[in-house]
Amino acid sequence: MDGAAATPPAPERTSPRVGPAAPAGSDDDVFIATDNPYWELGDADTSLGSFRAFFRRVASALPPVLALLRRVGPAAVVSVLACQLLAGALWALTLVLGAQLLQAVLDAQALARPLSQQLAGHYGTVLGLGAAYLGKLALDAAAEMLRARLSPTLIATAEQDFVDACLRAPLQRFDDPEFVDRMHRARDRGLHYVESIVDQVVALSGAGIGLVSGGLALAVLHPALLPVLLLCLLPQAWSAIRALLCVQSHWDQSIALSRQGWMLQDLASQPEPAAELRALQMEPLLGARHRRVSEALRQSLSRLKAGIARTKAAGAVLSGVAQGMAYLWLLLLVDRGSLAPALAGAAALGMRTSLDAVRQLVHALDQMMEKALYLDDYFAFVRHAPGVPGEPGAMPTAAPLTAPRTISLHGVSYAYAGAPDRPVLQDIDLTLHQGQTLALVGENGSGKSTLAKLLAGLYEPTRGRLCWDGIDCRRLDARQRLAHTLIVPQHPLRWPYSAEQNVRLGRVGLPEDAAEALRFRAAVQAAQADDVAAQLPQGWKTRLNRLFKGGIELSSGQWQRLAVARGLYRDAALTIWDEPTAPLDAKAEAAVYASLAQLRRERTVVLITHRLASAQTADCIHFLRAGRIVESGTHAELMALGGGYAQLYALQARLAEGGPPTAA
Ligand SMILES: Nc1ncnc2c1ncn2[C@@H]1O[C@H](COP(=O)(O)OP(=O)(O)OP(=O)(O)O)[C@@H](O)[C@H]1O
Repeated sequence: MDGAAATPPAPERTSPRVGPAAPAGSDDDVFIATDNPYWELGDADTSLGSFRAFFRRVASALPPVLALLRRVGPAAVVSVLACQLLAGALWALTLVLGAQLLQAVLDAQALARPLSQQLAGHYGTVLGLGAAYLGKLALDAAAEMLRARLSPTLIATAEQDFVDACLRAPLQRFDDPEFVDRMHRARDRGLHYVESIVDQVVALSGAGIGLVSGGLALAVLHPALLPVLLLCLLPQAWSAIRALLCVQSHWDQSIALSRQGWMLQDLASQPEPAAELRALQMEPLLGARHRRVSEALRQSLSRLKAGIARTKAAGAVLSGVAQGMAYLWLLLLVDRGSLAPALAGAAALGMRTSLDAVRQLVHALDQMMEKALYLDDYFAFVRHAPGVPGEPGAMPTAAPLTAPRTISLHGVSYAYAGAPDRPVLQDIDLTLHQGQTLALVGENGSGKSTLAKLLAGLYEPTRGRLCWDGIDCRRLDARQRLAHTLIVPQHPLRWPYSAEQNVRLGRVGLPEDAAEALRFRAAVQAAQADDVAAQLPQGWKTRLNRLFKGGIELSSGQWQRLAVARGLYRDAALTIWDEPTAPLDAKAEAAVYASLAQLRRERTVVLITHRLASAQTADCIHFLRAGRIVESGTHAELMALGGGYAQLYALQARLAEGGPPTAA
């Protein structure tokens, strides 16, 4: 129990909170008054409750552990077990031969014969004893070496399985807080504990085999010694498991508070919130909240430690009593003449080593049980990781998928995974022909970006159909569809690589030839990203990640120029631009729109913008409100309609001319 009690693992389960709640109306409310905050997520049914539920969970974690071990090195695992089994058998033999030899020595003393004379008939036993003991040592060393070789392979395999599982997950799973929580638990706790699986399994089997071999030796010496051994085992096992249940129960109750602590530590230590936090003068508030959370956790942990100390003390007393009784029993057997003194000596040694094995076994079981709870998080995530989107029912693609001539949406609705009852797009019908430009405009939150992601194939409609050339996209290969698509999202990823890689990642795998170099140059010039590179210390080779020495941070507009260049470099039949110029200065914006105008002649373009003047030349403009398309047509048609689009356009025009910023 030492490990669990000394350094209890950070928990991942949810249950009632402990600790003081913030007084209603206090400044602290800002940190806790949210519906379903992330620290309250988790499986409600994972509460251990009873010994039975606890063992059931441990038992369910074992098969995947063994399956992983079989995958990474079945021969090594079998070899370790074989070494341990043989070492255990040799240890039992050592005890029995030792007892025989001791008997010979005692007999020699009793008969007053020289020891050499008495041992003359036991040379075989002496040699056997030496060989058995050396053999055991050699096998222990071999098992240890095999274990050391197995561990790194296991860690690498487990990490790869985790990354593969994450990469396989369709985008919509990342909108489901439960999924994200499970993924983080698998990474932060499960993966961490996978590292120790080999140690635990080897320790467990080693201790188990040690106990069995000690028990066998005792049984050979005198069968009545076995129940005595069992008597010594029980108090230790009881106290260890009880202490472990205390640890788990503590974490069950303090998880919400622990997560609040982590969240506050993140806010205080991450670079992103640092500026705004200081600008809003929130440091004292944050510090005070963290102090309260820490204090509540400290109190809870103190109670836990005291409880564990009491349980361990009770276990130690009971175990001491049991051991005392065991040795008394041994003396009684000798006194009654049921056990020769030499055998009693060997039995005492056997009992000692068996008790050591029990201690090791309980410790290994304890570690295993403690970790099983977190390993379960890991294995459940990796095992149930979803497949590639569009895979079920995907058409056998004998021929590669060609670029679509028509993209159509029929009664499409979409609800995010985290809020399935709240569709953010409803009954969308639209058709987009090859070479057309379609603009999506509307107020904040009206669903433009979501619709763009559906068009790009990143999300599948929750209702209705999205078709390419009349074929329901669910029947098409998702990866092939994405190969014909480019989306420059509203908040593009700032890849922590070099400036050049930030552009070239737009289309990986292109041959490094003159055509590719031309493509790169054209993209970076059109996005005015070459200006960005020119200001960097190592030009295009400059690493854009402050976490590494020599790494550089860019401004939002500079990052955006790289993102636009990446989009232009990718080039695709369907190009989707989600507010591509929002953080750009006027010069860069003009350059980007000139490039888009060029693209419009050759590609199908979807443009999302709040700057309605930029949407004027689109073949069709869809005006969205609250997840529905409420107006559609050309700029002239929508202006003639005099609806929401016309009003917004008039307002923007008035602002541009320096008019009063009143709503239209
Ligand atoms: N990952 C998400 N999970 C749950 N809801 C989301 C998610 N992303 C967006 N939403 C919700 O979907 C609705 C539409 O969001 P979307 O980003 O598509 O709007 P938008 O029109 O692009 O807004 P903006 O003009 O502000 O960029 C919003 O109500 C938003 O709260």
